[in-house]
Amino acid sequence: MDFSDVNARGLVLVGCGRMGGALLDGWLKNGLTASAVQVIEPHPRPELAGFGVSVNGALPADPAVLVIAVKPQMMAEVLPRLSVGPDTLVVSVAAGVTIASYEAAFPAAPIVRAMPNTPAAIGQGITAIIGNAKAGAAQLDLAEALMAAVGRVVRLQDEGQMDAVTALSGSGPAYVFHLIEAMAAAGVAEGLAPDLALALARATVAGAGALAVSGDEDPARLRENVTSPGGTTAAGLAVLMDAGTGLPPLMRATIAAAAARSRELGK
Ligand SMILES: NC(=O)C1=CN([C@@H]2O[C@H](COP(=O)(O)OP(=O)(O)OC[C@H]3O[C@@H](n4cnc5c(N)ncnc54)[C@H](OP(=O)(O)O)[C@@H]3O)[C@@H](O)[C@H]2O)C=CC1
Ligand SMILES: O=C(O)[C@@H]1CCC=N1
Repeated sequence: MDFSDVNARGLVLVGCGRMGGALLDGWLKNGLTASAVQVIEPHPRPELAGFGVSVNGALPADPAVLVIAVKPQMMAEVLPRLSVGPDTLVVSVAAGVTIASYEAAFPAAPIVRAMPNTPAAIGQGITAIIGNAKAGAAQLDLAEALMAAVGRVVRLQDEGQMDAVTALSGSGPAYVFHLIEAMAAAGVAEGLAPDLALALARATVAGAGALAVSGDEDPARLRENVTSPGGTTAAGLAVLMDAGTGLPPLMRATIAAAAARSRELGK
């Protein structure tokens, strides 16, 4: 991606925690010039100095992009303190907070809501984006390019889908990490040493994830490839796939709860 306009006019990043930091790292590895970046962050982590960006300094009058990566609960306090230029694209990664909230703060601005996830920290994230009416093709392309620096990007047509996206792929890495924890704990319960159980669980999830994205094979087919008739996997899956007590109803409830929370955060 050609970031020359952003490098010339500047990018302001508000909030440089886990997600803001991952984004910044990805941008700097993909052509954004450190001197073009101004970070606003009350407690900058020491490693931020190593990035070579400006922290809590004077803001450019008309930055190309203002990226908001603070907690949704901070938004009411943070938004009134921010300003944009006549040609600034606003991008927010906050869960729940609606485009209408940003439009109230920046009435003339093109605005893009984005929902990344933490594999962005290693360039393996997936981000969904959607813009307001003022975000035209050029602004959506710029937002997509910024998020593509940390992984794949999909575009939504309906902001209402953002709650489900947040619940699935935004929060999703946590579910997978918990799966690793649960598999390891079960291995320990079956007699494995904790280190060995964790190594086996970690590598199994990583390998299965890599296989799942290595081709077009349906995940159901990949599952069947593991499942010998009358074998061990079939015995395990009978528990895991139980329609009443297994993973499907549990995952349904998990994602419904996360989506409901996303909707709440938007109020
Ligand atoms: N973590 C995730 O998996 C994902 C998070 N998001 C969204 O990203 C956003 C950030 O989340 P995350 O990175 O996890 O949270 P973090 O708490 O790690 O980062 C938020 C950062 O914002 C800083 N901050 C607080 N107040 C201000 C302020 N007034 N001005 C500027 N910066 C401020 C915080 O500083 P301090 O800690 O000192 O208060 C912190 O460094 C959230 O809106 C979240 O919904 C989206 C997708 C995935
Ligand atoms: O837990 C949260 O609210 C944020 C949004 C998606 C992932 N983390």
